Amino acid sequence: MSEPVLQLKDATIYQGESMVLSNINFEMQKGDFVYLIGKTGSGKSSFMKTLYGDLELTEGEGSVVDFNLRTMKEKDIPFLRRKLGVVFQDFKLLPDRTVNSNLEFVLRATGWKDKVDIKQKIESVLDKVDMKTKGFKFPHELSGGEQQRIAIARALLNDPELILADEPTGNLDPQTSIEVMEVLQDINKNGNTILMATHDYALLLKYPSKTLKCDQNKVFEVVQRKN
Ligand SMILES: Nc1ncnc2c1ncn2[C@@H]1O[C@H](COP(=O)(O)OP(=O)(O)OP(=O)(O)O)[C@@H](O)[C@H]1O
Repeated sequence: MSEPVLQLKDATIYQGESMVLSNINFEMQKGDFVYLIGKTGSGKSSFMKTLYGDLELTEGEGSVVDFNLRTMKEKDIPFLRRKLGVVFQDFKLLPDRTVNSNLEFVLRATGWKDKVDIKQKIESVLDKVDMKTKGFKFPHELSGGEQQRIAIARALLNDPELILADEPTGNLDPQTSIEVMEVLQDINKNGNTILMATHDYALLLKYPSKTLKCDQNKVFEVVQRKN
């Protein structure tokens, strides 16, 4: 049976007064891997921001996990974010503490208290991104690809129902992009639902999946041609 984790119905997204994307109709089911593509400025980040509550949805209908984007209040946003894993282009790790402390910080901020549970959870997410031996390192001691794998581990901490990755390979060279993509593919195979905004057409060709395109204020599904 299909389980929608994300639904948009005639949703229109604005940045201030200007309309960025209009009448979006889109649904994602549990377990999907969907790309969001489009030129610079076409609205990919605005789309993502709407989904994680950084940009208010003021027109149309939208729900993400169990949250109604139209009726959700400011105070609900932290609870929405707990059900999401968000990954950014620039990793956003805290530079003043180790990988383990970065992960512990998020767990404590989201209500985890038991030391043993915290340690086990950290080990389990680091294992998923193949970084089990790097917990004691500081972010600056890691390569870009390793930092992004830690950011993905961080996104997995609260068993998210949906992972939103906004240009996760945007700062990485092609080979490292593939390594990070392999991690995202693995966690998708293990049941995680992922929406990934990207510019990187080489990744789309190597790992074909359902693809949405933002263009001229619209969002539509593109069908990949098989040669
Ligand atoms: N904070 C903001 N305030 C006003 N306008 C904004 C803001 N952020 C983005 N915009 C505008 O909204 C439009 C869509 O931008 P957005 O960042 O969503 O595009 P994008 O496809 O993610 O681009 P990129 O690939 O460069 O990140 C652009 O015209 C941009 O100038």
